[in-house]
Amino acid sequence: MLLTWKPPMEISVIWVVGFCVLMVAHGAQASSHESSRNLQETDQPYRTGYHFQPPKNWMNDPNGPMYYKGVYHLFYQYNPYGAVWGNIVWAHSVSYDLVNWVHIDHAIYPTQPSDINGCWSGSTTILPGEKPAILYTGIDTKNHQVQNLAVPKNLSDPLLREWIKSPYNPLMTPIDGIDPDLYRDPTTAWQGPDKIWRVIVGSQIDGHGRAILYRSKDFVNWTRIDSPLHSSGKTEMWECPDFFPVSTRSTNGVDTSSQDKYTKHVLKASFNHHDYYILGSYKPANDNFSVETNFMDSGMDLRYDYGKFYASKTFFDRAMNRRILWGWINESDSESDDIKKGWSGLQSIPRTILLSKTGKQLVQWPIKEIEKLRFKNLSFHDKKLKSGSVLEVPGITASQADVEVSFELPNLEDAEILDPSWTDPQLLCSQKKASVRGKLGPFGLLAFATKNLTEQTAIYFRIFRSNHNYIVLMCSDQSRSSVREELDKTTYGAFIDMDPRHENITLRSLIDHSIVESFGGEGRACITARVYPKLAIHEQAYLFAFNNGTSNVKISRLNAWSMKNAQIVSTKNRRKPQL
Ligand SMILES: OC[C@H]1O[C@@](CO)(OC[C@@]2(OC[C@@]3(O[C@H]4O[C@H](CO)[C@@H](O)[C@H](O)[C@H]4O)O[C@H](CO)[C@@H](O)[C@@H]3O)O[C@H](CO)[C@@H](O)[C@@H]2O)[C@@H](O)[C@@H]1O
Repeated sequence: MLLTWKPPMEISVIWVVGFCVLMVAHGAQASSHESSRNLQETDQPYRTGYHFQPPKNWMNDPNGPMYYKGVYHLFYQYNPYGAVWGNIVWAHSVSYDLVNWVHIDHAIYPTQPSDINGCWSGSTTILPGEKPAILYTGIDTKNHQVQNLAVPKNLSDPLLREWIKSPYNPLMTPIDGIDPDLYRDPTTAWQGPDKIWRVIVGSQIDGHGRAILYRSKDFVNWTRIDSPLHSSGKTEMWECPDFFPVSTRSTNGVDTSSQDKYTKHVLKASFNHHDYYILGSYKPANDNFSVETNFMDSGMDLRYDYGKFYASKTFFDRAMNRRILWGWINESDSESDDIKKGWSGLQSIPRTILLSKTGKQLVQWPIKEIEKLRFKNLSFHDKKLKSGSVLEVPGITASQADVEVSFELPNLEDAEILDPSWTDPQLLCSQKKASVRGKLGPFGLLAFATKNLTEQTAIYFRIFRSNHNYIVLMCSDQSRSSVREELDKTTYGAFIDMDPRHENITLRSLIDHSIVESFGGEGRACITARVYPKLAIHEQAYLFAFNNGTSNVKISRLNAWSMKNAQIVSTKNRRKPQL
């Protein structure tokens, strides 16, 4: 039973002792008193077990993730005083493995005229000689957005607990036509072969989303370049841009300053509540970014996630040669629900991100470290999922689970014809919800389901035929996720770039009390949903596979695991900045 389940003694002890040794060695004390898990009681059915959360209060964007001297760092936008947005500081947590975390003192909080009204999003850059530097947006005395620098006080502290702000702050200001309300979120900087640093800042100028480009020789004096790195007339304010290379020939990640004939560049911008990206080729000599497609310009609407996922940020993990993506997953309940819960906001499970084999899009997959939380496996293969059937996946904690399933389609010719007007996958999913019978599909998983299916969150596929091609639609239908009425239950959808004639259709779902992160087609389409079941909580939650199409499908294999709690603890007497 999940409520009483505790991780095996040896795992908690090894991890907490390991981290305490590190913390004590560096003059800090860990305490589980403030453990976020203490809140996971019957009145807190939506608190997660293995997603990153502070013990309480509001959290939004992930900031400045990095790896330094054997320790992963995550900073995040945080309100120390409540469960709604405001009083924003950079909270700071550290980890050995990106799964188990210790919350330590806030890294950056308002102290200077250049950030006295808030320390907003930004990024870290590792400067030569292993010296991390943070560029972040400060809200100054006039409530203008400006860009500031902070560096660690003590580089020999792997926890980097104290940060000193540059006396030269602000380093970049909203002049020459920049709107001081639309100028924020500096990226990780990158160095060209000429040793000059570049950074972009998100903005909107003349109604167009824009990445303002700056250059610097010393990371302190920054010059604005007349031409932006990129801008787009079909978008408005770009929040939290990210710009990084991906390899065209390897699954390894690439350092942000690297670039050669085997790399493409990704530009991500956050707008319209989603994280969109485009691919292109970047030449540092003239800072030219020539794009393959533009934002909102073609049928190719490339997004990191087609559900809830915003203000994301990547970093290059040198230790494991991979690029990792974090994203903020906000709530779908009301502000008054958040105040009652005492918290708001999750971070996604960190995902590795790389270019797909076709080179046309990115693919994402949960970091492999998360698999160490798996226990109690249920596995079967080659099971017919008859038309109209529902099959329980028994024996696991269905409210805190990791499921991988692969579907084989013996009767592809049964696929419905795709109407050419069906170009919007989200609209199509909301018209063809899980309860709407089709031919090949809907088939997939029912998460957070009550035994009688009154409550259910359906993650499923439908297959269509268009001329001689097959189209795979992936949906996440929250319309029956809770008998509570006052929730946002939007249905999400994405097309997956795959040919079901040549490969099975796979789905992996990470289920954690109020979140389902789903990866379709080996990570080619991701959909994250927040749900708040009233009945399907803790041991009353069940997991099913289902097929509501008229054609049979086969589960070629299914693997499901219960997931242990991650150890997420706080240091004793975490300092609360005086505002
Ligand atoms: O913390 C500041 C940093 O966060 C970013 C990106 O997330 O700016 C967020 C912003 O608004 C926060 C706010 O919500 C509004 O914006 C969200 C995301 O853009 C929307 O999803 C939401 O619907 C909007 O209401 O969050 C609170 C509750 O949702 C609400 O009170 C806030 O307005 O912060 C700015 C100040 O509010 C606003 O201009 C931004 O949109 C990043 O850009 C900042 O560095």
